Amino acid sequence: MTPRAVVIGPPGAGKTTVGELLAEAWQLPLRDTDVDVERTAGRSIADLFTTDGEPVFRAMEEEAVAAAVAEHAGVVALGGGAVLSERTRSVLREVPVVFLSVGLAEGARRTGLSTARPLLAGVNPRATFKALLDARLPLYREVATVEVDTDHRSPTEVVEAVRAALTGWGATTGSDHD
Ligand SMILES: Nc1ncnc2c1ncn2[C@@H]1O[C@H](COP(=O)(O)OP(=O)(O)OP(=O)(O)O)[C@@H](O)[C@H]1O
Ligand SMILES: O=C(O)C1=C[C@@H](O)[C@@H](O)[C@H](O)C1
Ligand SMILES: [Mg+2]
Repeated sequence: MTPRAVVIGPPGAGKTTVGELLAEAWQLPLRDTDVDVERTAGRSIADLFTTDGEPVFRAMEEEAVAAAVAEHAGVVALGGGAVLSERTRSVLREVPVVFLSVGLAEGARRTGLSTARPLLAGVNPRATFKALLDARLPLYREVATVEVDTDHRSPTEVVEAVRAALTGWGATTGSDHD
């Protein structure tokens, strides 16, 4: 059992939102590894960061991604920083990976209203977001099968663009049946 698609990208790219819509369109279940980690820990991610620190969260995330990619036949949405793990990037080489990109202004806008993202909770979330994009862009691209820009698209339009992009990819691999 391998996922039909694994969705990656920075915070606010819409991994959860688009992952849900994509799963609905394909009539498949969605698995979100942020939710898996919270369930395993019995605590929120924000709590994990504060109490145990980021390395503990990253180790749990690595396990959650490996399990989801091995077990889940639907859509898998990853946490924004999952690609920081080399093991995770290696696991992702075996499956169709959708990189949802978002620019600095729109990403900051979409994440700005939430306090649930511990990495962006500091004094200058916009600068943090820029540093995060700069550091991670090569990693997202390293594992992406397709890249879809979400900046000027509604979630529904993003889903359409993802399906179109994966159909082109599936034509040579046979993995997209629609
Ligand atoms: N294409 C879009 N256009 C406008 N708003 C969007 C779009 N995609 C997502 N959003 C909004 O941006 C916010 C963040 O979306 P979402 O939680 O799906 O992002 P995420 O990539 O899963 O983030 P995280 O890495 O923190 O889990 C939500 O309020 C969502 O409604
Ligand atoms: O970008 C990140 O590093 C994170 C994104 C979220 O999805 C969560 O996985 C967590 O808040 C860390
Ligand atoms: Mg999410």
